[in-house]
Amino acid sequence: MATLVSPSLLAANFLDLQRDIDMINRSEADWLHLDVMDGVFVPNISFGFPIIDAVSKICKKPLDIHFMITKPERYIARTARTGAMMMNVHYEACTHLNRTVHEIHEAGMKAGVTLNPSTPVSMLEDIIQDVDMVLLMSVNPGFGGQAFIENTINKVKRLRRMIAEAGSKAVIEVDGGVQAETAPRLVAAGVDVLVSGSYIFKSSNPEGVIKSLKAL
Ligand SMILES: O=C(CO)[C@H](O)[C@H](O)COP(=O)(O)O
Repeated sequence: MATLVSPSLLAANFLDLQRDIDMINRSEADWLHLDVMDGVFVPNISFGFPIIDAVSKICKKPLDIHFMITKPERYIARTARTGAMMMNVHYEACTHLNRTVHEIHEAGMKAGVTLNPSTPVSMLEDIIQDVDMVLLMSVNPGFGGQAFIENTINKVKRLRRMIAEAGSKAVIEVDGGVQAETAPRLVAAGVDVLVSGSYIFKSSNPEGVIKSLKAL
């Protein structure tokens, strides 16, 4: 499958979100990635439903929402009301992950499961058949602009093998430090969806950067 690109809104200009979302709408981006942080699961607070609702009204790309919060199952119904396409929850934040994945599906969304850098992909062996996406964090979640953790490349290869062996349809997304040097190596290792924040939004030509990632 062609590489999909999901720009991370965390690196956008929050004083002019309209301009940045207009850019996303014009661009070749496939999805828009939104990072919700609660200051408990991760040491930072980003934004919540008021911003997601506003963005969903003007964004023409499907919303790919990444919840870095404890007990994300509390917000499944509320997330579905935003019109989101994908709800990503952390493996580390869900006590009953199987139930949560099925509740996300019942609410009409695709279900993504996210792993922190230190969580092995083997933890997903018994849920991989049921998920639409695995999001591998290639930085410790909480902040944009961090350095890529090199071990992610091996994790992608291991996950690709696990998905093939299970006959799962899950796609692999990677988030954190995705830029010109790391993106081609991630795609070569088997990544389907690239999330990128700083590299896109801090560029003088963000649409060109998205186009270059799509071409990988
Ligand atoms: O989830 C995130 C942080 O928790 C961000 O989406 C991620 O870090 C992307 O930022 P950048 O591309 O600037 O590294």
